Amino acid sequence: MLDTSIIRFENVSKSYDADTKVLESINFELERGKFYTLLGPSGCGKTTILRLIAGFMQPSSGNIYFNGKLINNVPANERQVNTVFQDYALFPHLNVFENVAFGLRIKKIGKKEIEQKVLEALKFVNLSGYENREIAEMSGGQRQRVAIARAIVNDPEIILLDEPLSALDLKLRSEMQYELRELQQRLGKTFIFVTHDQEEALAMSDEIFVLNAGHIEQSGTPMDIYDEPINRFVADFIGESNIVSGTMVADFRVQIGGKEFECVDKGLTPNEHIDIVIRPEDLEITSVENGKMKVKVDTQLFRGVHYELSTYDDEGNEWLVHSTKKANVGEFIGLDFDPESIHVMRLNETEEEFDKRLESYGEDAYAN
Ligand SMILES: Nc1ncnc2c1ncn2[C@@H]1O[C@H](COP(=O)(O)OP(=O)(O)OP(=O)(O)O)[C@@H](O)[C@H]1O
Repeated sequence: MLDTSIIRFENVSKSYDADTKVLESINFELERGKFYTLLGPSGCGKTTILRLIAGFMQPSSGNIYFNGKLINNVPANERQVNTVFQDYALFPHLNVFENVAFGLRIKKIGKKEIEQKVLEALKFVNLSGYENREIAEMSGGQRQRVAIARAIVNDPEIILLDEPLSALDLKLRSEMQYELRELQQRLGKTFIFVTHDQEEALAMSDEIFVLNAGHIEQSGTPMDIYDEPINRFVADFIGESNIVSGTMVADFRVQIGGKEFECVDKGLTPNEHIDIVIRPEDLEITSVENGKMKVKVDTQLFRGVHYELSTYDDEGNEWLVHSTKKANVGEFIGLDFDPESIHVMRLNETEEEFDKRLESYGEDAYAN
């Protein structure tokens, strides 16, 4: 166990009824003071993990440790954890001050101390002066901050956030992303954030856990996961990707369709079937003669920073391209890419095997 470990899941499984396992043998260790994100499609078990950490329910099997101590049977109110819910769960009949003070009043803390703590928490979320406002008079973003103030006023070690930004419009949402991240850094607390929005996860997290149907597909820094997805599911879920089937011909050689390309991967079985991902921004538009691949432009959209082209090769594979260069719909163009831009994904590789394989390549392989 790490000295800095705050939460550890050991083979944690959870079933709500006899037939279905919602979580299947989850193992992870979270470090104190970091921003973690649980990312995955609806129903993959993100909220269930939060509920287990909060103590709203117990695992069906396995163990949960907090600061090294087993907490399976510790009730929610005795855990150093507070939750910010998706709908904020604020009390509409209480003003801002009383919403934030609520938990402290239950704990029977003295009046003076409550006032000091509430004002401090509101200052932290930039809501000083709003104490007497009714919740109905607060905007979506302000309600969000009241909910956060209510969570931090108890000085918990961990703050759980269950899709807290999903009710906000796009602009406010990205403002709140910055705010939340900045707040987490100022507080220095462990945040565990749930979302199904990959951009949000990439922008905010120290570490992301990508979940699928009750298990962890991959964990790592946003860059690790974006640059080196372990499999099709992760590659597809995190960002737009070109994912195709291919063959590992030999070390540093892959075959896609009938063509061979240089790559940086090695140590696989010759002729092993693999999946390959190339990110759209790693494909460069060039002339047909200079390209490694010849494709026909099917559609082109201007996306502000870049053009998004949908193109097809002779085999019928679609290649999405993000480029500041423009092409013409219907024309043949060449696509160029570096060997490092080809990411080889073995079928059914475990995360441990995958990490070992990448480590064996050394730093230089991905120094682009
Ligand atoms: N109290 C419950 N009783 C029975 N099944 C439940 C209960 N809560 C959740 N489930 C089921 O467990 C699975 C995981 O649910 P969970 O809420 O953890 O997923 P999620 O990833 O948070 O989804 P979402 O993004 O939609 O909130 C789902 O199939 C859900 O229907």
